[in-house]
Amino acid sequence: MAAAPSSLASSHLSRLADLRRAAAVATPAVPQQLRIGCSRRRAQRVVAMAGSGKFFVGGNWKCNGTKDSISKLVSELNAATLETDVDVVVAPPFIYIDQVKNSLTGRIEVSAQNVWIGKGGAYTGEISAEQLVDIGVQWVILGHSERRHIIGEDDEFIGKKAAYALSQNVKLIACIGELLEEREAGKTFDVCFTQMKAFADSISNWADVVIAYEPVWAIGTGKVATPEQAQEVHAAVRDWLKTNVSPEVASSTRIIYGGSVNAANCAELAKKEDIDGFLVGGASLKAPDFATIVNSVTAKKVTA
Ligand SMILES: O=C(CO)COP(=O)(O)O
Repeated sequence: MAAAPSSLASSHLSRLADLRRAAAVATPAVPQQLRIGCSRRRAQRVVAMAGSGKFFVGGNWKCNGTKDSISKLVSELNAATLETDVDVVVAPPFIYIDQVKNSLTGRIEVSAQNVWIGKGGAYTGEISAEQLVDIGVQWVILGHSERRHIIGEDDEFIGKKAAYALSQNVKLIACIGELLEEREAGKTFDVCFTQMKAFADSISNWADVVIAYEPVWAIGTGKVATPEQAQEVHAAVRDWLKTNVSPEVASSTRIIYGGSVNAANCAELAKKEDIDGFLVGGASLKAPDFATIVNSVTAKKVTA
């Protein structure tokens, strides 16, 4: 496993605070233009979206909530009107997953926010993929920037987790994304492609994988990527999949965007060709806002 940095939480937390402060004042530069798709690829995408590539919206509740607040959130989600042609998933903290599983409508699937790298055993504080399956959890989020940059998880460790989770039939929300300083240094694609390679080396069944592009400078900062910035990276990641995995996987894999998505900005993002949904943090804790984000699929349909 990856060695965690010694001064772990405090140095990483202050580094994250610095990054978020920097993000609040800096306007991230758009990376060098990549040749973006041809009409043939566009045609493949429309076919793919009409088939297996359903719009996908995940709510990452992170380390938030109490028994009471989660009970209220679940009741409101159960009562919300959600477009039918969207896959909807929520990721509560581990300790509330059973509560959520027992009270949430079957319309919404449940994800964990982490999992151990292999079979369970003497691993204090960890949760295994087998245990997730045991309580009916269908998904896991891996590679999230908070785990990469605060906890210190690296690509190798994340790749092991991904391979084992998939081997146990737990589906994967695979997160990638660059820091502000990496974007400003023109390294956005390099960083995302390196993270993609670590995932791809661990994945044999792409049908069980959703890619989440979450630029770190946009997470929890209120500074959302512009639709053009997000589209540019999504298209580049899809091109990477085409070259490095297969054209079929490139056209059928959902690539969702995360980072300060809210009820007001989701529709413009959803209109972009290569944005197949969202991974939502803060706004997923408010059921009406989360429902609006789920229902932004209608903006996509108008565009198509
Ligand atoms: O990290 C995120 C989802 O995984 C995004 O968080 P925010 O929506 O709060 O920026």
